[in-house]
Amino acid sequence: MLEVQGLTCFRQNRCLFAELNFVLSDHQICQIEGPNGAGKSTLLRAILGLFRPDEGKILWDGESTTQQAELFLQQVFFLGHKFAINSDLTPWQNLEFWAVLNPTSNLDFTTALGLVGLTGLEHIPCHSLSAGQHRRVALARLWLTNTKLWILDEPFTAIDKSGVQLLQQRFDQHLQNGGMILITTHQDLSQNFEQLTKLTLGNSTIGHSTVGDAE
Ligand SMILES: Nc1ncnc2c1ncn2[C@@H]1O[C@H](COP(=O)(O)OP(=O)(O)OP(=O)(O)O)[C@@H](O)[C@H]1O
Repeated sequence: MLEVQGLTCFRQNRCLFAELNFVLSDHQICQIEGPNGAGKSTLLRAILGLFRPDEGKILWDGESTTQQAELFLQQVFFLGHKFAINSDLTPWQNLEFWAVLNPTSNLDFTTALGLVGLTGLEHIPCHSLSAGQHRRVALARLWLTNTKLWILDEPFTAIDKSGVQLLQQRFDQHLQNGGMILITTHQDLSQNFEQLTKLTLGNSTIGHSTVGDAE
């Protein structure tokens, strides 16, 4: 279980959010919403330990994530705005490289790349792919990872309608298997995920953004 307790973050002397509380449990998906600049990516980065919050605690299974950073991060899959694809490498080589850094029991790159519609493009350099195909290489990792918590920052960017549908099916599968997802997106997910909670950042919520039952 992920618990965020009393989290406050300032950037450039502006309070992005204050005393934020929420809990994410097995089988749950939480969508972080808010206008551009509201602090959505900052929140995700704070949870990952990439940005130091001004106040508050982040707990994983009851213990501080900073005190068990290695263990925590082994259970997290993160996809950010910069999705770490080397354009000079092929889709296949990118997955190979990722799998070295992110040990996984599933090395079936053929299936993963096939599922994201890249069959036949596995062995050409990524700089020859379209923006959406490029992004799909990064998303293929979702079919390889066996981590519990997925933290996804705008995963649908540049993805067409059928790709969005495919991703949502993959999310559903992950949730059914007991996984958790923390996601920023401007897409409406409420139709597709009954276990969805929403956390809205922005001026109206500063000081009292609370989802779930952090104790
Ligand atoms: N590297 C940085 N250095 C300084 N300030 C930053 C940095 N990154 C973001 N900020 C500031 O923090 C605020 C929140 O940015 P953040 O990226 O978290 O917003 P966001 O809600 O994810 O926005 P978007 O929807 O545009 O992706 C912004 O107003 C921005 O000015």
